[in-house]
Amino acid sequence: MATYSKSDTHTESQIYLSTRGGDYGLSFENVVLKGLAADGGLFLPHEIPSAKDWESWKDLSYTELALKIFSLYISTSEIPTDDLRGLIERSYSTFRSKDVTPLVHLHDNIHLLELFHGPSFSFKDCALQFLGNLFEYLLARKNEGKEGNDRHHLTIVGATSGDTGSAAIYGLRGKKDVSVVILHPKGRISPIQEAQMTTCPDANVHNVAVTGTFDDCQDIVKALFGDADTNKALKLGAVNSINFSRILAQIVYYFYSYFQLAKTSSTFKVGDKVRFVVPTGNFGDILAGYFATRMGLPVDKLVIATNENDILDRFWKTGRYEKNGPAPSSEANGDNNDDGVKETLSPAMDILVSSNFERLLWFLAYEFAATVGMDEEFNRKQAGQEVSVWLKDLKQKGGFGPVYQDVLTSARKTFESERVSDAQTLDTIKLFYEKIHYVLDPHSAVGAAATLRSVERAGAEIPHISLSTAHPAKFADAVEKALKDEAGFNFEKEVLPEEFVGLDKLPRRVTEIENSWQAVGKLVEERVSEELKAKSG
Ligand SMILES: Cc1ncc(COP(=O)(O)O)c(C=O)c1O
Ligand SMILES: N[C@@H](CCOP(=O)(O)O)C(=O)O
Repeated sequence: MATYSKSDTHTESQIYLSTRGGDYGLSFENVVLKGLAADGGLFLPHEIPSAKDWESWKDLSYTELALKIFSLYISTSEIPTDDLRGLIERSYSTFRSKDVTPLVHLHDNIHLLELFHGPSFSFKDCALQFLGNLFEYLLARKNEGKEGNDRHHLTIVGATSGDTGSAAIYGLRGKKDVSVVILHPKGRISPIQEAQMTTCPDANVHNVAVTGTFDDCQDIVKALFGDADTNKALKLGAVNSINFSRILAQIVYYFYSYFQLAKTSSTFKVGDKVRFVVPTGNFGDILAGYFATRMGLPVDKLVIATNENDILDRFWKTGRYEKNGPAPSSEANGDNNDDGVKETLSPAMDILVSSNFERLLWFLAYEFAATVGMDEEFNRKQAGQEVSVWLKDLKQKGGFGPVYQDVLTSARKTFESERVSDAQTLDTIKLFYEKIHYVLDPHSAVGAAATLRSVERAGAEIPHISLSTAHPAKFADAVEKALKDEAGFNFEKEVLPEEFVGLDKLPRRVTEIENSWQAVGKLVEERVSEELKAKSG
């Protein structure tokens, strides 16, 4: 595999390393196609670029802004500018809003960033429409002039708590040289999400329902990537936010919404600070906000909003990252919170271990190493070692920490956190419906509840952008539960988009399987080989 060092054609932000120190000097193409590093770590650019001219981006369209941002992370020697522009334009032409991610004023200084106007009605489309086209582009280039077995065939294996899977399927269905296998936790996703995935008729799409949780599915994916034989035989690729391109694509809407606010508010101008509040599970979305902040966007705080699966909230409060922490006092019964992942009304965030937190840990460890004042190479190495130790403890002992006080202080400089219970989620859906007739989905309601608390702390003069991550129709049970007593509320009329009508009647394709990475590996091999045989025969 090609390795790079800083050059005329690649800046430091266009070359990638692994959070666990094993890989170094990789190009964007390598990183996109590999997904996960060979040492089990996640890829990061050697450095986050500072966007010195970011203020001059304020009048750009969503796609023009995406091109500016992507170009900082992708060398033109890998993807020429015109090709990248074409990929971006194709990817966002499928959105139902001309703004792609419109910003809606909710109340006072609170704004809602609607991220669900793509084909599958969740924020995942913002990255997965692009990633689908990117895979197609890279594979077409690799396979030029090749036939049959010589062609590079990518097998995507993804884990989903409902939204990544549907967005990945919508982004990759029918694409050449790619098979998509999506694992979801059986019975733990919403009926619409299940229908979106399992009714897809394309031959390159395969659904697997695992007896277990989302974390089990994510562990299976990581085990398959870690198994050299499977990886070699199937040429695995990732659609989860372990794939760095997912994070990259999500940076765009932080800048875009900031500029939208400056355009529509009479009191807010470019240069002023804003708070973003992000419903958080796997930590990919908010990590993109961290990148935007480090690139120069004036962010007062990034507020993590978790549901009752609150490992991240507990980390920010205690410095310990533990799967099974104490239950909060309001729910305490003297026991530890040791039942594993909880099923909540915001199921897409029912995640015990947040995969991308590892990326933030790397930056925190790097900053800590830098205080000793050694050179960059040394600090990167130290960061990789520290992250490896933390992640090993997480795997073997179920947690790590408390981390050094300086590391926690540094995490608290940029982030705050909030935990929102199911009861508070329902109250928030009700509140916004009663006050302004807006219907939030339960994940966005977790964010909105955290936003109201953040306003209390920060003051009403700081604008808040609360991220709305899914359309309410994807989570009918929670929405109907919250609004069933509201006079005149009618789910079909007020919420249900025409795209969902009749979806539940279509034929489904899904295979149920036990929670075993070996069994899943075997199934994936069988399905892909049947698919390829059918295509060639
Ligand atoms: C609707 C919805 N909201 C929020 C999240 C959390 O986002 P992240 O995993 O990037 O933290 C997810 C999925 O993870 C989701 O599907
Ligand atoms: N909520 C996600 C979980 C997977 O997260 P990802 O961002 O790592 O893909 C989902 O809907 O599947």
